[in-house]
Amino acid sequence: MSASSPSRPSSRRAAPGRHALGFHRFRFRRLRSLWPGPGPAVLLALAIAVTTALPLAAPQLTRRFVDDAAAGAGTDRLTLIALGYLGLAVAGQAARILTAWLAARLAWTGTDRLRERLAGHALGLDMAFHGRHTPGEMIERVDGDVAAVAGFVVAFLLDVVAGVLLLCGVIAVVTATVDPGVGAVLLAYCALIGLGMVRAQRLAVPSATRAREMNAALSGYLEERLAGAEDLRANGAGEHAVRRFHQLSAALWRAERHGDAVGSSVLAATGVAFAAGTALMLALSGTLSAGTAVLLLQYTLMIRTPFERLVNQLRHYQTALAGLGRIGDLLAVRNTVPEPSPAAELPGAGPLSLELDAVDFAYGDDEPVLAGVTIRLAPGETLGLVGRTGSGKSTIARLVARLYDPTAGTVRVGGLDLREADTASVRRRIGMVTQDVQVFTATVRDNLTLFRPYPGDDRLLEALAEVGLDDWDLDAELGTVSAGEAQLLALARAFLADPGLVVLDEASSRLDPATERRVDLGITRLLTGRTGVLIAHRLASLSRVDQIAVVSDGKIIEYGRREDLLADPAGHFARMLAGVRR
Ligand SMILES: Nc1ncnc2c1ncn2[C@@H]1O[C@H](COP(=O)(O)OP(=O)(O)OP(=O)(O)O)[C@@H](O)[C@H]1O
Repeated sequence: MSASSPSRPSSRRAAPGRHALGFHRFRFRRLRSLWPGPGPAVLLALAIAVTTALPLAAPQLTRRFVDDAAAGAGTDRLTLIALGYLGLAVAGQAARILTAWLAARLAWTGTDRLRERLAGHALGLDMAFHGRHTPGEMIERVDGDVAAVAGFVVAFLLDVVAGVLLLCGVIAVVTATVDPGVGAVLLAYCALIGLGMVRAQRLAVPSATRAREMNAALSGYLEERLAGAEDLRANGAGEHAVRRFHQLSAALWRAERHGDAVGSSVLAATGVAFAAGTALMLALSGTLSAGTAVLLLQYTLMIRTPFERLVNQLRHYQTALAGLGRIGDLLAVRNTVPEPSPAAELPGAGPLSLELDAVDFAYGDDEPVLAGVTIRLAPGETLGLVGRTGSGKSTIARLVARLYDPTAGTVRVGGLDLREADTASVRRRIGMVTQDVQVFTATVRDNLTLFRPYPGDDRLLEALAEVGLDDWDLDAELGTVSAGEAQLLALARAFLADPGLVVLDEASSRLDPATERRVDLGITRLLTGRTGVLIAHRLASLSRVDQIAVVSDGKIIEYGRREDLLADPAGHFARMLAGVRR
């Protein structure tokens, strides 16, 4: 049995943004959605080859022009050469524009696929993961990093691939049409500059990674503080939140400044290296014809552009490489509640039995929060969970809904260990109503169906009627709702899903008496004919439950049928009631 095998969240190790990532940590296998397919790839390769080859021919025409002019050739011939040069330049630009368009198109369609996959993957990850990562951080990961990757793919194709091809072309042409010795010097010179650039790249990686991490941290911080703006302001913590924001912004600025300093130093060094290279070429061309000297000068200037572009883009490449690393890491995060194989379906209809058998649980590597929890509910029975705040009631509820797996022990629903149950059937058959109801800026219909298509309105209207919201119009936009209305909406969602087991965290906020009655009625109706676990914040709510478990410090300290617990005046529950009534 898996009851004794603790399932630690493996995502702890692979959590994105925790460490600097280098090229070597790429998980190319996971990035295969970027591959456009063989057809478009061949087309792009052709376009890049043409874009590279056209400018290579231009210096040959210049040499011919200079040497022919020196030998006294006629104006017609020289005009023809000049027109050829012009034609080449126009064709070269056109090819470059076409290649850029093609590369951008392929890069964006590829990264859109990656974005979709990443969003789907992140949405499918469990609560253990989402508890540790803020929504802002996830947005930065799914959108910011992927956009950086798209930019990188375009730049990589146009600057790196085309640049390297151009360099090879220049060296080959010089070797073949000028002098093999000069070609060899050019090759050594390029290799030296290339080596320097690889070293510079290593220098720039950590600072770019750090800047990107600081960016993600700042986004996460902002998102969370803005979401909690009301609480922060009401409690006078706004000033502190702004100070922390300043600290994070300052750290980001420092990281960016460091990256800029590295980038500009590399750029300056490259400038000096190229000036030396040009001088060297001019020195070598002393014994050659004037046309060949011009040709060599043009080729030397030509190789400067791809190198400079590479250096200029270095920081962007680093940003994208760091982003790619983090995307790979995110895709590598596995659910701590894995899909079983083979998976069994929970019973398709009717109320479901519930058993918790010696269940222990800890959040990640934290201290255990549940120990030896054992509960048995027959189909249709209701359990009330009571206990102090932080005692572990919500954690029990999360285990019942399989938002987490126990570290030891077993949770069985309808006689089936939840670790062996098909996730879709768990979501279908086990409903959860939390206090933290998410109300979307959308129509009542979308808020009810959670944006899923639903045939016909009858069931939707029925669900609203069950909770006394008959006066709500399905197509009306839902504005601000009260805590009570939000709770009613959550109950209506549960009615629509029609689960066999419901886990209900009763609203602890004060409701007006009329709304409280509607919520009470809704809860009673929802629990009728279903098995239920109710986290009761008001003892009055417990009048409707069959069993009661008193939770304290992660353990069940009293458990039994409600009437038995009431009959024992020395028991915890009876004393709790007496304490409230006194
Ligand atoms: N996502 C989480 N990650 C880490 N620890 C958590 C998490 N959620 C709850 N805990 C811890 O687990 C313990 C039990 O919390 P739980 O929310 O289950 O208590 P509770 O009885 O439901 O409290 P309340 O009535 O206030 O909701 C607490 O010590 C809490 O700090």
